Amino acid sequence: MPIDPTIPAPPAPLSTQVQSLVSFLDHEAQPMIVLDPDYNILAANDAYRRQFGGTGKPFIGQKCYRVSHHYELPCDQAGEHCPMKKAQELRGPDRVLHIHHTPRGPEHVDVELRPIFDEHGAITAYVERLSTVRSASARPSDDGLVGRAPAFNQALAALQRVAPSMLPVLLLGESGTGKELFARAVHATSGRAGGPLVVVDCSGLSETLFESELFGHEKGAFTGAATRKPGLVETAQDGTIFLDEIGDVPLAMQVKLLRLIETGTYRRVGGVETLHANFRLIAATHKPLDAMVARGEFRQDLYYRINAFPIRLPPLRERAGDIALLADSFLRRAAGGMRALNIDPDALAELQRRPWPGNIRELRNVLDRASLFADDGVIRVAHLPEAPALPGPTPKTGGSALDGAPSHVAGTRSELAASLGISERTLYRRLKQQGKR
Ligand SMILES: Nc1ncnc2c1ncn2[C@@H]1O[C@H](COP(=O)(O)OP(=O)(O)OP(=O)(O)O)[C@@H](O)[C@H]1O
Repeated sequence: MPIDPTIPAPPAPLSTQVQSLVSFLDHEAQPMIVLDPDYNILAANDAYRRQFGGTGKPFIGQKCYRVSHHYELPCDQAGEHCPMKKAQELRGPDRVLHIHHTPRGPEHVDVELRPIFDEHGAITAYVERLSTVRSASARPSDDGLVGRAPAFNQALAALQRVAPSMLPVLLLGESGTGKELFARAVHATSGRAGGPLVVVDCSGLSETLFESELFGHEKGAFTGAATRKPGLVETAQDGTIFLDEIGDVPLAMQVKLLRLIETGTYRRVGGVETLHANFRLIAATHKPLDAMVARGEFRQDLYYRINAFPIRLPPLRERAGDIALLADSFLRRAAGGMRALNIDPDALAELQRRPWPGNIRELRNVLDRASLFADDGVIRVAHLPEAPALPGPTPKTGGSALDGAPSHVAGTRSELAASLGISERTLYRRLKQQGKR
């Protein structure tokens, strides 16, 4: 009978070695496949068949890059990191975060590949373990982090690596890039997910307030301290503390923070008892801490402590490829399950052109507003606020932009915050400081 080239050849019989490997892997809870050095999937365990095998298409005997990526070429030739290539070079395991096609649509998958050697030291097969990443979505989602652009994936891969450890994490990124959402995802992916996550906004706190908020105070410690109050460090016991805007911590408090991190102990204000803290630290800032250290505005020793694992969150302009995905997600959220909202291609193109100094928060606010005008459920260019006349530098949280802003900018506080590229929290605080609220 003539051979039909479109039908893949039946898989070759497995070697005894691979066969025993497969029966071993069948009892593993995590999805795993066995590959030959030529990218062919030789076998898959039960968990893989359950999670990834539901498309109805055969995968045994197929190339891994075709099944997982719908590519015609191995990942490294398609401009991606190929763990097989790397494992071959290293003669050891390699791990990478990829977006895979799955029966549920695109998903972030943490892929770990281990080479199997024969008695002569040659690689005969690879075992690939796949874990679906739950901290972010590669398709429109009703909540949490969404994204699939390379710059976002890089930050997500770092999150996946560090979350299970106890290392402090430093999130660096402009306002509205998702630092708080990332901090929540680190906590939720860590072994402390069952414990509390305590968010501390460092920017609004004076020195004395910072200390009593963080460490708590004894009864009578100062005027107004009518009762003993536990501090946030105590509230965060067995959980995570997120110090947002750590660059705003006053110098005198930085030394107390350092002592807390180094010794794991602290005292309530007005107290003598030494208390033991147990928390995981996540800090965030939009400020250049290294430059602040050079200027003597931030303690170097504290910087080294918190900077153990920095993650840079990309501004939206570096991940314009995610704008459609983010827009779909926010429109779902704006609709709140009531009616489907869509965006027309011109409006989407317009969103993709804008510079977004307020990043994802600004995009979200623009879409929330536009959704109120979209009577027929379709967002058009006319529903978007006017684009800024000149693409100026990213507005910073300095006083000058804000000084005139409340009287000149119409609209909601969230729109104003977005147009200034600062968080609503920061705006609220600054307006209050200026007596404009
Ligand atoms: N990857 C993302 N996917 C979906 N929503 C996001 C993402 N990143 C941020 N957001 C949304 O954008 C808004 C701003 O995010 P977030 O508050 O985490 O930013 P931030 O960097 O902490 O801002 P700031 O420094 O001003 O406090 C929130 O509404 C958040 O839900």
